[in-house]
Amino acid sequence: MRLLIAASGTGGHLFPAIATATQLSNYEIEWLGVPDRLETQLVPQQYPLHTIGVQGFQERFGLGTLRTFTRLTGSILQVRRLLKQGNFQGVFSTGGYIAAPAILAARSLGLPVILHESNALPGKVTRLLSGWCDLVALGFDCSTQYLPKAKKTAIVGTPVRSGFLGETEPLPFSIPENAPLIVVVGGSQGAVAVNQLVRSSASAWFDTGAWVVHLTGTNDPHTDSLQHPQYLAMPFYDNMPALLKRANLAISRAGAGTLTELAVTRTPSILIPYPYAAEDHQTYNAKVFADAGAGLLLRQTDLTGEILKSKVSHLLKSPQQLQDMAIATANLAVLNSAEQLASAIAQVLNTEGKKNR
Ligand SMILES: CC(=O)N[C@H]1[C@@H](OP(=O)(O)OP(=O)(O)OC[C@H]2O[C@@H](n3ccc(=O)[nH]c3=O)[C@H](O)[C@@H]2O)O[C@H](CO)[C@@H](O)[C@@H]1O
Repeated sequence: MRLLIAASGTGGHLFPAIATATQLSNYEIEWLGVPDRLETQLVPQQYPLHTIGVQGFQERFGLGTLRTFTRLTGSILQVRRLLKQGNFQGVFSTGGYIAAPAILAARSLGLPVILHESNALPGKVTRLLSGWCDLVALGFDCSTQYLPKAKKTAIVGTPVRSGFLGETEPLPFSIPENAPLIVVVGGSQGAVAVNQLVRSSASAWFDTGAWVVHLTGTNDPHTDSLQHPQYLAMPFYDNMPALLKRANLAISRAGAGTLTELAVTRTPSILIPYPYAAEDHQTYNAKVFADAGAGLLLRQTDLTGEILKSKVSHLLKSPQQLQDMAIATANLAVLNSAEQLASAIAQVLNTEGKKNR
């Protein structure tokens, strides 16, 4: 059976899709993305990648919206052609802009569609098109309330890269075994505002013996401005499973991908949602963790270096609180998410395939 996976843009959309694809080894998988995003680096070694041009929906009607809809129509036609020529039997998507043409093209051909939504507040495309999908699989159970039109939902958690679930390669850093480690991560692209707050506060943490591994992203012009023997800064790091497992605390944005990984690695967190994320959706994600006692939610607009310094210093002095947060974090993990999602996809494809025969 041939399956088209439409997943594009950021790590938060791509890693869950790749983890799910790995569990679908009986299927011939091809990928749909756009020409200039992360999928061009992550996908082609494993799956044939087809690209189309597609943009986000504008908030207000105007010329931009008209252009977007013209493009969307063009993209739907392109995906229809691809689905027909490639003889695909269904579509799986992890949402975002690429999902719109993929869902609409598949439905116009009568093909089954499975959509996975990792965010607590489902994205616009998911909310708009959930009724067109055979199954909407969800990372968080609170998301069902936003999808009254969905035909069928299932709570499966969000799949993580396989490295998170087994043995990990050791870290190549010489951090003493007993030193508390703080990992700073701003999503797949880094977070300049969080970086500045961390750099202005970190000396107090070093004084307690803590180390900091700071994943800065590539857009920060001041990454060299802090130098300390207990401080390691790098734009991006691949071995996140080992790094998060070793971390005693993460200071992080609240993208669904990172949160899921923190749950799997049982890492307590301070969460600073990206304030400009679409519809402030990261705050909804962070609230799930904060309400469960897994993380502290700090809003960037109210946050100063002094506040961050004192919250982290307090946690470093409170091993019991960190331990309680780690347990609460672990309770949010769905360790077999990729298997659950893959089996739900296979079930839909089988059922719908039989109907179409
Ligand atoms: C700015 C924005 O709108 N981001 C959204 C984007 O996620 P975005 O990709 O920005 O952030 P996520 O936290 O979801 O995922 C980041 C991924 O990158 C990985 N990573 C990060 C840094 C690094 O050095 N190495 C590394 O491997 C993390 O381990 C994680 O797997 O899609 C997610 C899923 O829809 C949303 O929840 C996020 O809100």
